[in-house]
Amino acid sequence: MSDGSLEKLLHQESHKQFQWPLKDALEKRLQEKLSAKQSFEEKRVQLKKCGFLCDFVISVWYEIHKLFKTDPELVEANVLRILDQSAFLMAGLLKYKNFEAFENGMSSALSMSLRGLERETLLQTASRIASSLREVGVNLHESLEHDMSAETIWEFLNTTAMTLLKELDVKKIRLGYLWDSSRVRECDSDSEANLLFYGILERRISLIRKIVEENRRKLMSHYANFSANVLYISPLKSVPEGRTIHVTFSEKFSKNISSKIITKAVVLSKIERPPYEYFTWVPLKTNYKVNDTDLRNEPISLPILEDSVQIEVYTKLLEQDSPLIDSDLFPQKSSRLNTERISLTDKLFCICYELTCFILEKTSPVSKDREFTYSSVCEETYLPLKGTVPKNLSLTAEDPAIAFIHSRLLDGSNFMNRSFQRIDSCSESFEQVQDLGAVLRKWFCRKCYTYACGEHLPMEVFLPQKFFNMAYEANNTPFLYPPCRNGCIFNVEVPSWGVSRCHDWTNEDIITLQSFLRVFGSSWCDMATVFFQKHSCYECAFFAESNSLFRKRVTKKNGQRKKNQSNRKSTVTLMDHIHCSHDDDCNSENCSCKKGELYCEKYCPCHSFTQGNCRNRAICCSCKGGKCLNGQCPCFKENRECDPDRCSCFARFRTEGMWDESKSTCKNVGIRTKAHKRLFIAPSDYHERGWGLFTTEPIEKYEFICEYKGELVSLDECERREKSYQAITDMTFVFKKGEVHIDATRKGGKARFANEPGTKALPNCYSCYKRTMGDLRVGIYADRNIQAGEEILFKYEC
Ligand SMILES: C[S@@+](CC[C@H](N)C(=O)[O-])C[C@H]1O[C@@H](n2cnc3c(N)ncnc32)[C@H](O)[C@@H]1O
Repeated sequence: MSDGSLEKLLHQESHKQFQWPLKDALEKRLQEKLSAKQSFEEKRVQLKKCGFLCDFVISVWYEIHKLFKTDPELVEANVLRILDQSAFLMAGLLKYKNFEAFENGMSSALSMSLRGLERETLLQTASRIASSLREVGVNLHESLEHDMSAETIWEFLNTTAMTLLKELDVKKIRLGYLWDSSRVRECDSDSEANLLFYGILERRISLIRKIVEENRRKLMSHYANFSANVLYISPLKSVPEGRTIHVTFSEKFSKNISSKIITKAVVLSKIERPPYEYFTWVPLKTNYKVNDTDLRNEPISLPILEDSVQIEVYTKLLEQDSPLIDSDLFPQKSSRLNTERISLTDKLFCICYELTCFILEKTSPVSKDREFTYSSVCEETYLPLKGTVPKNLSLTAEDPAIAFIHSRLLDGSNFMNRSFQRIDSCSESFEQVQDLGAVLRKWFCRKCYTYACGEHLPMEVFLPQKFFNMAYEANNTPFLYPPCRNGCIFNVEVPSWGVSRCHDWTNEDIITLQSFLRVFGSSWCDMATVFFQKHSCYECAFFAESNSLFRKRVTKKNGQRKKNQSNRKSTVTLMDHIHCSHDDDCNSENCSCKKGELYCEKYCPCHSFTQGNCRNRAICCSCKGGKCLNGQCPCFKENRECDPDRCSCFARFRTEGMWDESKSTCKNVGIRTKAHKRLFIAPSDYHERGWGLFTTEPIEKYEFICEYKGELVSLDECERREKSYQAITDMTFVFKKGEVHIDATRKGGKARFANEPGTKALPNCYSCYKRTMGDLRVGIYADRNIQAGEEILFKYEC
């Protein structure tokens, strides 16, 4: 790098104005590059990628910039590591269909990349960056579905329209909301509702195709005489509102129109986009727990994304009980973007440009002799050359930043593996391992067995004293993980503990093991993986037991756990099951589960102490046929979802450690297995000028449709929020039933769009809460057979 390190450059450049046009230019340039592509499909995909890549690059740099603002020295010291992190994100993005892995890996990658800082700083920084980047990730995920350029959308619309017109006469297909927010509805007097909706997403096309397949015979006879090869619908682009139009077939690009009026349509008046200030919402994978708002100390959580609204404003709201002036609470989005988003500096732009081209073109890394100058980028992208920019600014493959990013990108998918290698090599510094352990421990969820699940609060890892029983128990009570290899602790039928098969344990190994005990609890196989098989799971378990490594931990942590529990009492309690913590048989004195009239779940430590015979153990079922859809199933009766690990209804087939879900017939595991139906959002038939939730596939009676996800709040918080929402809108997205309070206003799933039937119809669904993995969750279930295209309606209160 010609003028100093990247850190220095970032530091110097970070306060410059953000140049938003750079993004446009980048996007434009990339689109031009792609215009030569032959296949439409290929082009479309590339364009889509192009759009979100640009956004993404900017988002990542924006996050870095935010850090600059708050902790300049921190970032300066770690900027390369954050770049590393960004590259990892990029890699995850490229295979974005595996978004879950991308998100989970992010936290882990973060903790790796920030290693070496003070422990406290590390924890704080990792959590702060992870949460903001997760937000970016979630938004990104959204944009993958929706953010397409106008041309792309337009071209896509045309294709869809052609498909539709070829195969018209399919009744009442809803294809989701349109980007121009208008509804086009056929008003032919003969047929009540022929379609004229254009889908913009692939999945909608596939829906059409599916329905068309089902109606093929009818369609064939209808259009048997129609011979045009390429069809195109006219007019499409701008139709005056409220006017009846003729929809015609004609041959594309042919001025000699031999069109045929096939139907009349009316363009309904525009449906306004919901004002984003009130309705911006982040899609959630799982429920999100929030603590009660502390009115004295913290900014209030109002129904607005990303805004921290000062307490005075909130107090004003409560006192005046009057509608708020938007600008008081909700700064305009555009101004926020323009003024706060800073930081694609010239040099960084070059990097991003190079990086993005690299990804899109899938070229080999930049050749060494290629020089990449700011002016050459400007020429290519029609950017103005600014006087302040050094004209000879150049980046080559030797540039550490470029090389670094490329090396990460080239092998992004193996990043996690390499992270493990790093852990291994980390044994030179015990403190680092311990720091790492602390971070991992914080992020690792014992309920979900994933990193930073976002669903559960960090759980104190409780290490069972009699863990050896687990090896025996493995034959009866399956574990989440399959045996890791031959000789795995869970494969040993009668453990011969007296025989040591341990390799030598160095001091480093012991400290690492201690660290891992806190992270992984008794997941010995995981430890073995992270140890890179230097020590097997058997050896880890044996060594930990014979040296009483975990007992100390249990004693040490008891006090802390009590403290945590009492903290959490103030907020969501019943919904969020906390494992008990005692080392003898459960009774109402010692067992928090029993006291709360809850069952002990399988992750409660008492199961290990009592060899799986805890008297307060959660019920399981062995229903024949695996239906579990009525009161004869004990799980169903108790509003519990069946447990694939314990209920025998679920037909737990294992093939090389994977669940074979095709053989599982149980229908009482919808929430846990995320077996939701394919749904989409479109203008509602019941809520005038509002949105509704529709199904793309037929649903059978009692089947699980989707989970009502949102922020889990306490009753107090729920009431407080409702009050603030009422001041803004008459709509409510809060689900209240018994102990369950879910606020889907700012964060939620598609279920937040489900309407009530009102007086026009009967509900076709019902809501029901289920205890799933200990926690209370709310599912929407079909009350009758539902056809594809129907709106999902359920009574909010019953
Ligand atoms: C959870 S939201 C449903 C989504 C909402 N339709 C939208 O456009 O975002 C619930 C709100 O929708 C409105 N709503 C739901 N069902 C309705 C109906 N049958 N008639 C009128 N408004 C309805 C009410 O304002 C209610 O508070």
